[in-house]
Amino acid sequence: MISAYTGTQVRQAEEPLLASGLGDVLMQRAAHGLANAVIRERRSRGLGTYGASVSVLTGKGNNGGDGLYAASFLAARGMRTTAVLTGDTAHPQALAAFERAGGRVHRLDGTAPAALAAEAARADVVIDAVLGTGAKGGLRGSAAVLVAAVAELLAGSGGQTFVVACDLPSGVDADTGEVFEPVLPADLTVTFGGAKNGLLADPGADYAGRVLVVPIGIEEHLPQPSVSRLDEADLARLLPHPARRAHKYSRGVLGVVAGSVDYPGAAVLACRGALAAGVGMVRYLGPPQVADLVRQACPEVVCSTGSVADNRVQAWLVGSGMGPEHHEQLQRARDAVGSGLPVVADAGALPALPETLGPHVVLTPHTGELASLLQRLGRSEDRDAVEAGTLAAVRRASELTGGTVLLKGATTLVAAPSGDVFSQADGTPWLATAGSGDVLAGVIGALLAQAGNDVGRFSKEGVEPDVRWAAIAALGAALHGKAGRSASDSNAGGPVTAGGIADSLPQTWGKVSTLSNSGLRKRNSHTQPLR
Ligand SMILES: NC(=O)C1=CN([C@@H]2O[C@H](COP(=O)(O)OP(=O)(O)OC[C@H]3O[C@@H](n4cnc5c(N)ncnc54)[C@H](OP(=O)(O)O)[C@@H]3O)[C@@H](O)[C@H]2O)[C@@H](O)CC1
Ligand SMILES: Nc1ncnc2c1ncn2[C@@H]1O[C@H](COP(=O)(O)OP(=O)(O)O)[C@@H](O)[C@H]1O
Ligand SMILES: [K+]
Repeated sequence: MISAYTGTQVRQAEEPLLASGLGDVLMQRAAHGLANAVIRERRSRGLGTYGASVSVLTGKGNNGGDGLYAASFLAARGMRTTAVLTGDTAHPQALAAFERAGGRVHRLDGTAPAALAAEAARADVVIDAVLGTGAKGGLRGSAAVLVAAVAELLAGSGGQTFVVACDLPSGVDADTGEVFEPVLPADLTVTFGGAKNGLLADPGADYAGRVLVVPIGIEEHLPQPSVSRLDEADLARLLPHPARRAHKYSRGVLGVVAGSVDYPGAAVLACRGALAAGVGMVRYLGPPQVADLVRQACPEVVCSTGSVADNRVQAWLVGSGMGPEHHEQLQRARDAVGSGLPVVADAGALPALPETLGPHVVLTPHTGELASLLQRLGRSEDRDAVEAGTLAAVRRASELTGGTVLLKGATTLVAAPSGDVFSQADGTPWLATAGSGDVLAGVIGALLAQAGNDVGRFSKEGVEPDVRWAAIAALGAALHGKAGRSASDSNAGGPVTAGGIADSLPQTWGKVSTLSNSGLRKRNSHTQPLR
């Protein structure tokens, strides 16, 4: 499990060590982690350090201090280092160390930003150490002009310069993932003590590149994380496996109310996703024409035209491929939600749900659908506002409905009404293809049917009973993302279809669940890439 925190949580965890006079030690540990990451990155590309150039853009706070110390370590490895001081002051000890190591200093207040930006953009490595967790809003004044100019030059340069963000890209809000332009997109973010929420939520995650967590000794003081990411070891432990004497009913039956005469394919894809995600049986309820198509595509599915009450299942999937005009299907969807069983509610079911739900109802909107949902609940957020602050929006929707809300996208966020959030980024942009969301709903439905009642499976991992629904949805998103990636890999990195994602699911499941659990730690996995 990868854990992320707000800036305040990390700063509070630092306090006891700062009070014992260890501030400089913490900073040097952070700086060593940053410098080592730069060296390792160059090595992995077959490049050395001696003679290579580093430009560090520094602010006047501790983030700038980290950057200056890191550059002084790199200077000791023979790198040519330049610092651009964007503030009127700089961390005094770190600046002194940097100058002692032979680093050159430019001050932004005395020089035109354009000239400094041009020099920085020619460096082999740029370290963004202007703002960290102490930032209030985005970059201002000449620092903003400098960073915008470097970003523009690098965007047009063909990617020769490697950009490393110190703790987080300057201008990304550590707590929310909101982005205050200009922000220099990083290839790698080296973050200290624990990941910051803003690195695991869009749009901040767009600017972070790969994320590496470096331990600095504050970890035991960190609270429960507010955002978590399931890694492969978690998937290996959490994915259910049939017991020796399992039968199809004990393994879980999923009822599917999806598709319509207008969108019959959604029913097929949802069923294919569910079947490929290990469910014992799928029962389909819908119009006869759609049921015929489902039978042809998936003879494993048991189809009926009856009511929700007539069908004994462990969980329901409702809404994919349905619109407001499909009254009979919508009534079934409402009945399924009214049954009290776990439900994944997708697409057309979202506008038809009661206002108050329980956490066992998992809503799966994309950003547009989440904006509509929030507006129906009396909020003013439009799609742009949701996209600008995905973490806040998904939490708000969960809090207002009482349901578990999964927001789809490049980063998929799942919020429980308690405020706990899972963030998964296992996929590839090729997943943005019609029908992909129907397969995801099928996967989540299958997992709800198999593991919804298995409270112990999740509590062993520290997941509270009411949060397990979010963990199940996050498992589904992770499996779906990895299956999409694997399908693309089988196509030499090329496109995937929704059906192709479903076809890759069993093998993806098999691969992750055979991972050895030995030596894997439950929380706070450190010094490891998040993606
Ligand atoms: N505590 C520790 O020992 C450790 C901390 N660590 C590191 O410290 C970082 C946090 O450091 P920090 O608290 O000094 O804040 P930081 O992010 O550098 O920025 C604040 C400075 O910038 C200024 N400023 C604010 N907003 C601004 C804006 N929009 N535009 C321009 N300026 C702005 C603000 O000045 P003000 O506006 O208040 O006058 C203030 O001077 C953290 O991310 C991690 O990297 C690690 O080394 C581990 C040990
Ligand atoms: N850029 C992206 N990178 C990774 N995954 C993505 C991206 N865009 C969309 N996805 C994933 O693809 C799926 C799309 O679902 P959805 O929008 O419901 O599509 P549809 O309605 O066409 O089935 C979701 O699982 C989402 O997380
Ligand atoms: K930074």
